[in-house]
Amino acid sequence: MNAADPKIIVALDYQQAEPALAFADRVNPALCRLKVGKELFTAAGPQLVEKLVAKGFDVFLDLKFHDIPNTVAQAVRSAARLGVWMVNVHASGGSKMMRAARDAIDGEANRPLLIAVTVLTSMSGEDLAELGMPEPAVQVPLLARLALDCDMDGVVCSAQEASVLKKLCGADFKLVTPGIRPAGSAAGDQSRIMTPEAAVAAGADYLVIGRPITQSDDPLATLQAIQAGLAAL
Ligand SMILES: O=C(O)c1cc(=O)[nH]c(=O)n1[C@@H]1O[C@H](COP(=O)(O)O)[C@@H](O)[C@H]1O
Repeated sequence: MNAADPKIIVALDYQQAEPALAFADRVNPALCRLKVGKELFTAAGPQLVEKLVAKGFDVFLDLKFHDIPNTVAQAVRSAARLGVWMVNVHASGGSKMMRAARDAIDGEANRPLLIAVTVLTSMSGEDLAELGMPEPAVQVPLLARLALDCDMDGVVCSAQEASVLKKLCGADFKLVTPGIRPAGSAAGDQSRIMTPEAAVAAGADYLVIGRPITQSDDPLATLQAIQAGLAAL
């Protein structure tokens, strides 16, 4: 982990390596962390992750593993060996799956933060009802508690749930919050959203921000403006 400990994780949701590397060349590891998710990883693969790690960035490999325990365990071990700083699995994969993932990386030289996704920030209460599940205010704490019991290092949740989860799971349990929207920016497909300032005030440890930065006319200026807003808190 880098000493500056930046809170913002920029989601590099690009279709190829070039724009991701171009973005990385304009920022530095003290300014932000970087997330490689399914879109970029499927296009550019582990080599791109290794390049970002080699440039000194803390990389969140966001592949949201959700499979049988053995498969997820092997996948998170491979992620650890890529040198990433954070990796995630779906809490709804269950306790056996989360524990297998935990055991798989505990003996590794690089031990990334192991984070469980609770309920995707794109999902509303209505979306959960369609699946026969309770509203986010019930389902997110339930999955966060299960993740804590399985020795996860934290969860992905919306910032709307952050204050409740900090009380429920303790100060050391990391809350990683996507669905961050600076005032006035488009929600897009996100449902449970919050501004960067409100998210930090609610107890979010890390803010995952994609399109508001990567699709702005000047991504670096937008990132710096968000940082300045947080510094003023
Ligand atoms: O695990 C994630 O990072 C994640 C979980 C979640 O519940 N919601 C969510 O949006 N994400 C990711 O966070 C990023 C959000 O991007 P923007 O909506 O463009 O800011 C995307 O890369 C998503 O894949």
